[in-house]
Amino acid sequence: MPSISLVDAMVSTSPKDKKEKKVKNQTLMETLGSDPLSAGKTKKESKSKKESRKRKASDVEDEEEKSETSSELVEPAANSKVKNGEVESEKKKKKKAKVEEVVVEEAKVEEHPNAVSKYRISEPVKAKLKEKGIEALFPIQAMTFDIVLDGCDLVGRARTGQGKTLAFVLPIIESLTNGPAKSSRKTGYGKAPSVLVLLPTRELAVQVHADFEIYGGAVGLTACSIYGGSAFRSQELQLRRGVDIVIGTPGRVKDHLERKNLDLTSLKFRVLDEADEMLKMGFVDDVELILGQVKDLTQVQTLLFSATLPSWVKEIASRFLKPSKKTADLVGNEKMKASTNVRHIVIPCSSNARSQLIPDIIRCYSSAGRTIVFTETKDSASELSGLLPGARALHGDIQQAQREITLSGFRSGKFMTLVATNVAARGLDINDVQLIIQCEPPRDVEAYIHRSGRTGRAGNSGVAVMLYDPRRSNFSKIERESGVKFEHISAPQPADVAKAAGVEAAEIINQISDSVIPAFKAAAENLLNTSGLSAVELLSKALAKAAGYSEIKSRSLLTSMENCVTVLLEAGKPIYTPSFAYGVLRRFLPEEKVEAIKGLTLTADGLGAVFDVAAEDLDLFLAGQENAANVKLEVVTALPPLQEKVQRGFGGGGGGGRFSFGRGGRNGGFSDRRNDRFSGRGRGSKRW
Ligand SMILES: Nc1ncnc2c1ncn2[C@@H]1O[C@H](COP(=O)(O)OP(=O)(O)OP(=O)(O)O)[C@@H](O)[C@H]1O
Repeated sequence: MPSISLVDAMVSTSPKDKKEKKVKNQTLMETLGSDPLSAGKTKKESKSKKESRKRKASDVEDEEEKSETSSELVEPAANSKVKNGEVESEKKKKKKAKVEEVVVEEAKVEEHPNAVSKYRISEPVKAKLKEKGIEALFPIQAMTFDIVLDGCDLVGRARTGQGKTLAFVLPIIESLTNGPAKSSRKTGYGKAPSVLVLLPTRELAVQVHADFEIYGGAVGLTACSIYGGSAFRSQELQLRRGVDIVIGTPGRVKDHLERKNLDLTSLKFRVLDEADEMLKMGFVDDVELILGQVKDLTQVQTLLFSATLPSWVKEIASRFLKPSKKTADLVGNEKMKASTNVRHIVIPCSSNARSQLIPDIIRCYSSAGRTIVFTETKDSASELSGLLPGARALHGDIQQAQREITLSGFRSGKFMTLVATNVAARGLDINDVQLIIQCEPPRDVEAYIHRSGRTGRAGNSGVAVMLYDPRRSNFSKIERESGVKFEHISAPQPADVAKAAGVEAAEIINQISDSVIPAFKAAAENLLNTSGLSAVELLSKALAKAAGYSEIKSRSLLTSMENCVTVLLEAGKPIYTPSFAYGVLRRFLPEEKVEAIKGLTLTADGLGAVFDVAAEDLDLFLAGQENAANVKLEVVTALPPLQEKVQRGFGGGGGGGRFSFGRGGRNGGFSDRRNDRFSGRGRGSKRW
């Protein structure tokens, strides 16, 4: 169960406040079940429900009494009931069972503890929520709704996909239309906005804008989004006409401020969504400049939300939020910071093998849903999207209009694999993303948490696969800091993937109309008579063809390269360095074969080394050991624990440790061309 803190972060509170807070915390603790997305109810509510259930039960009892009495009157034979104790107790049992039945029924129809109806949400918004299938608030929403509606500043944190957007959208809308902000909200043509939402990416701006349109639009509020890469003029016109809510990326918001298109002096709410990302190096100044437009801080509420709130963000938050701010932290000190609805897997894979391996991972783990593949650089996103069948790329160098087309095509299912940089890591909520693949461990733990959080949203499950090159990358820091216990598995073997594909192909063939048989029968008979294969063997070939296979390759466990086999070398004594292992191999193998081995990595026990050999050279290697004393070579069926690359700087890859084999381009693909500071992440990093 998540720990829940709801604290006044900066000031000591009055005993009354503390008491209220304690009651509220206790209530929330009580009401959150083991499923974090189950919701809570207030004690008062639960008490009144219990009472009403009791009342209903006693009503039933009364009814029973009445009917008994009348039956006694009508049927004298029933007198025996009064005299006969056995019959009497039987009757009581039945009555009790009936009462219990009613209570159970009542409990079934009882509203969800956090039912939307229990909150100060206006009817049109409730209707919209219902339309979207939202009957009850998620915990972060339930925790913070009253706090925000009652006027407090708030720091909100919940794991990815747990509904932080509506946690600010709903109370803001209610405050502006029925709550404290209503009286001071500007109206009429050219009105200055009452709400400013700042967020790190354009795609997120579009998404949050859509939520404000849906729910705010239901009560007459207007919203517009302003972000880089899209036309200035139409944004300017909207701002000049006047809107209630502005959602934007810091760069474009600042530009509109400088051009005097945007007047922030009447703000009632400032929201920093994905706050940590926004406040990362270089952003603080812009955000501060924007927030600094509000002179009277008592008039504005500031809300800060993210799934990850490193301690430095909390410190900075004290500059933007009032000292009386509250913190609703559904992650807190829980070890697991990433989504608990996601299966987190790591698979060894060299960068060369990615494009061969990823389609098989998709086949095995995507459950036929959508997949997002994350790369570290724009160049590798472009390159990989060209290599994966049916995939499209999304990154900061792609024209904004195309970015929007791509994302909407992915949302609507026109294509099922998106290859993206971190522009898609934060906040994006896309239906039915079943699988996330990270091509290598990201640089920081926050990136891992947000990327893997694009699946397993709103209580659904998902799979996040992270590829790593045992010689170059290290994910132990991510594991430690995210609290994720990775499942270590080997790459799916082509033969296993083919088996699954064969089953699918058989189903497809079964559905083909019998009308094709006459046309193909003669050719089939001819094949059967001349091929020397049985009918089953021939049919297997036909299924392979239907599934897109013309051969089954082997795949290395170490690098996931096709047509390679992973071999373990032992030399009868510890192997301290790769060069020692190479020396042992040179004793019995030709130089060019030793040169050709790939990915040599020492085992964690220090007694061996694993490496890949081309499938065609395997026999040569295995036979060669006969000529070398104490040397043992064997094909491994499971990868033994390996020595991790010694890290110099987190996730940096290459160049560093004892076992490094050169950089090989892990970070070599930086594409530094920037056209818009905020198309992705801004000045701090220019990679996506
Ligand atoms: N109360 C609710 N009941 C059902 N679904 C909900 C509820 N609240 C939000 N959702 C849905 O849950 C999904 C995730 O919500 P949202 O995008 O706000 O998550 P988040 O916490 O902001 O995630 P991230 O940290 O990744 O940005 C959305 O599809 C949203 O419509």
